[in-house]
Amino acid sequence: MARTFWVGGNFKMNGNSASLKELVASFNAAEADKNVEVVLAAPFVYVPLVASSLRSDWAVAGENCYVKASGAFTGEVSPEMLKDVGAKWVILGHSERRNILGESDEFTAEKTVKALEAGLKVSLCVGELLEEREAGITQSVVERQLDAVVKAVKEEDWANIVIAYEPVWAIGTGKVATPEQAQEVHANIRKYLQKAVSAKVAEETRIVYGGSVSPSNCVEAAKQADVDGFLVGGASLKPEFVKIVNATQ
Ligand SMILES: O=C(CO)COP(=O)(O)O
Repeated sequence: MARTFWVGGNFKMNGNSASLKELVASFNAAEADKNVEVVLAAPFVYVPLVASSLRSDWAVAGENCYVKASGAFTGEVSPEMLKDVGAKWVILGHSERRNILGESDEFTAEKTVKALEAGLKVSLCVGELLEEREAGITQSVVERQLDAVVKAVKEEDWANIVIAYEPVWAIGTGKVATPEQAQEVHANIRKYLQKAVSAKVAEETRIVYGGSVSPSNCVEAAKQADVDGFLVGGASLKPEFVKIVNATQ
């Protein structure tokens, strides 16, 4: 089964009503490859704006969510609320949540379960720190992050999860992983899925790369056998993001 190429934009904590309206208008007017699944993640407060104005063939994501549907959890947003305002996806386990907000593998796995139960699809981020890569433990770090989710979800849930491999040293640094470095980790994640879940899940799960992806480096990376798309930060805030959507054309 060919895996549908998937490209996500992660606005992070950027933009305002005016700039995001302008950005969405540029995406709506662009010629984008119809064979690519495109998902834009916006800050919570802008999800309704993006969801109500974005072209209907692209979807919207939240950048995080909590593990309860409602209740006394000041400042949190539930997967049900995201769905209510038009999100179809949520990014979970982003390295900025893990490393700045201190979110654990288990908490990320619990969020994944709750988001899937609420009917959201999940872009699950994994990736190693620079010192972990230098210590040669990239694979064990990524497997530890994935293990928590493998234990928590059912085999059929993987149809609604895209794994984003985002080496932390490549995020926002301009230091993109080489296509070979990305391919090596992606292939190892696929082997891990085969062992830990099933051959079907290993074959069908999209594994996308994130970390300083740009219009100029995406074409080579997209040619790698196990690179099924991208999760794009900074470059998703510009109209040229469409060039990354069209990387396989
Ligand atoms: O963290 C990322 C996407 O989630 C990557 O960010 P950059 O593309 O800005 O490096």
